[in-house]
Amino acid sequence: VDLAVAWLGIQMDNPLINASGVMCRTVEELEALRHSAAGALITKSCTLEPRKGNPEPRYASTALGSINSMGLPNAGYRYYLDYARRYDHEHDKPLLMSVSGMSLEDNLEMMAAFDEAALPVLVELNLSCPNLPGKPQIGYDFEASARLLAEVSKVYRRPFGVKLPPYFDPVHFGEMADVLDGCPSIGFVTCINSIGNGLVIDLERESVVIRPKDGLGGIGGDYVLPTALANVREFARRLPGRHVIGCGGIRSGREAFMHILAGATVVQVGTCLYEEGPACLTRIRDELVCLMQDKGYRTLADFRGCLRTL
Ligand SMILES: O=C(O)c1[nH]c(=O)[nH]c(=O)c1Cl
Repeated sequence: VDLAVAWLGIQMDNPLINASGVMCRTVEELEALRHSAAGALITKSCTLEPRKGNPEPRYASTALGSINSMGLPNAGYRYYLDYARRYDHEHDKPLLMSVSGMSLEDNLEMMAAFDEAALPVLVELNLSCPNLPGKPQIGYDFEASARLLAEVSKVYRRPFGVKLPPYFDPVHFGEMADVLDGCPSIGFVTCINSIGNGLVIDLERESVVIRPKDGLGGIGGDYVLPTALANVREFARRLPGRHVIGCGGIRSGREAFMHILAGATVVQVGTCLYEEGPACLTRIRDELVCLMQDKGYRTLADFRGCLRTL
């Protein structure tokens, strides 16, 4: 069975990547991923300056997934750019870089620096980054998204991708697809980021489980799989020339298979990787191989995007 994938000028021998934010904030974590079964690795979303992030507890796991309001803790873009400069791009697995500026200016300054560095990395611009106070996150503000992508395309002259929040309405799938369609630099979209502002309650303590935002946080894990699959299928349909990276609810070969069946080129693993550690990437890869063999598929292309409707 062939799990190999070639896209946007990179080769992967396994379609599994960590989700940005999980196990990728420090060089030590990135090196552990580089030595794992991951076919590629992506850095924690970076900002112009280092950030400590929100007060803890800011992550909690539940029986069905996770909730987090990390608050963009990261070492600042120069740290990740430095890691990328020292990285052996020619011989090692592909390196992706996530960027999540706190303002349009910060995003443009970072993207210009990445352009200047001219490294063979793929940039994933995180549209779940904060917007102006009183405005929704960028990904839910279609004009702001269009403006940001137009400005970024001027300073970053190579293909890049965007990390999208989940959408829940066909009109919104269409509006965001139109924004992305109007930006030729977009080579891939990653669907989805966590489902924003959920609330997990600890019944014994009659309390929330994370400190920031009075307990509100992004939801990941089993909870989000149907929403993630819908976003993958809807954007893959609407953006035929671009790649979709599937993210959300992958904890075994089964959900990885579903994401690819829905149209994903490759997939990212978040909550499961946070909870189980990098060995889950070996397990999920092997489970995916077995599932493909059982179904008689030799390559990912044999079934990618072939989800049947009734
Ligand atoms: O709180 C975070 O750092 C965070 N948490 C998420 O679940 N998604 C994101 O894009 C980010 Cl930037």
